[in-house]
Amino acid sequence: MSTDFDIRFAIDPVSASTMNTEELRENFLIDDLFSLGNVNWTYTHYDRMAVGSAMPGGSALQLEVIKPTGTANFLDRREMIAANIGGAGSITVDGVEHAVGTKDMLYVGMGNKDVRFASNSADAPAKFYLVSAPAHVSHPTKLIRQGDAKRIDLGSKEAANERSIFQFVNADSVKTCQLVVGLTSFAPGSVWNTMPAHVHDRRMEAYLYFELDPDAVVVHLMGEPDETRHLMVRNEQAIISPPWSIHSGAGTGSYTFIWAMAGDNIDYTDVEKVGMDELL
Ligand SMILES: O=C[C@H](O)[C@@H](O)CC(=O)C(=O)O
Ligand SMILES: [Zn+2]
Repeated sequence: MSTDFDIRFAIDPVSASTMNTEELRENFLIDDLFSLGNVNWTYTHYDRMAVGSAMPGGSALQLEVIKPTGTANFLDRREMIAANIGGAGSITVDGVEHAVGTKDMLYVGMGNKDVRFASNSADAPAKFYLVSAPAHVSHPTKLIRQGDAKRIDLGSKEAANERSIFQFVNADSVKTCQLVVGLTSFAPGSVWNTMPAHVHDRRMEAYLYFELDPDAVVVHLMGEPDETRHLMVRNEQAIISPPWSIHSGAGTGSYTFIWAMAGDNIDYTDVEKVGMDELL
């Protein structure tokens, strides 16, 4: 196995507004997230959130430390959520095995040293999407299923944004230091996420888009509300949304996405709404 990482610096809105397509993609898109037999990380300077993947085949993959954390073990000063978007698998945390089925998430608290990712079958590998943020307290490791999530139904068929937000991290499900994570799925025919849009300067956010057809794209919108740009995002690619940016998208077909935030508070409702007349 190998563990790879790259680093994304924090880009300010003025710099972002001068970028061409390639520069925007280099800074804000993760287009090579999952690879069989590897753990891949994108370590960002936005709230030190790291976004990554573990895709085990026939043998288990270990969570190895990466240089940017500056610690002996990856989770010495961090917490992590692993969301499985592939076949059934398991994650063993300091000797305790947790079955992690499709669309289950496992919260792993600070201080755990030995974390191993496995697929139940090499023919249908698990795909663990990883998000990790600095932590200051060790909360218990916990499995969270979609049925445990707090469900909020939003939008309308007419506006093509009828969708259900599943807050996997909520007051009843799991305690975290910084991470707030969930999944959003759509009613058939609805394609717009997070429109009307919002910003939350105190929390950065990452979106993983998945369950897209191979020829479908999500036209993801980013930027300050009055200076928007787009990223063409394909299946199983992620975007990094700086704290100053809107994060919204429309699919040319159906899709699902996982959103994850880290920052100064864990209050999902604490956002600044962007009026439709403010978007330029
Ligand atoms: O801050 C919260 C996040 O942007 C998402 O939860 C929004 C979302 O899933 C949606 O509206 O479709
Ligand atoms: Zn948001």
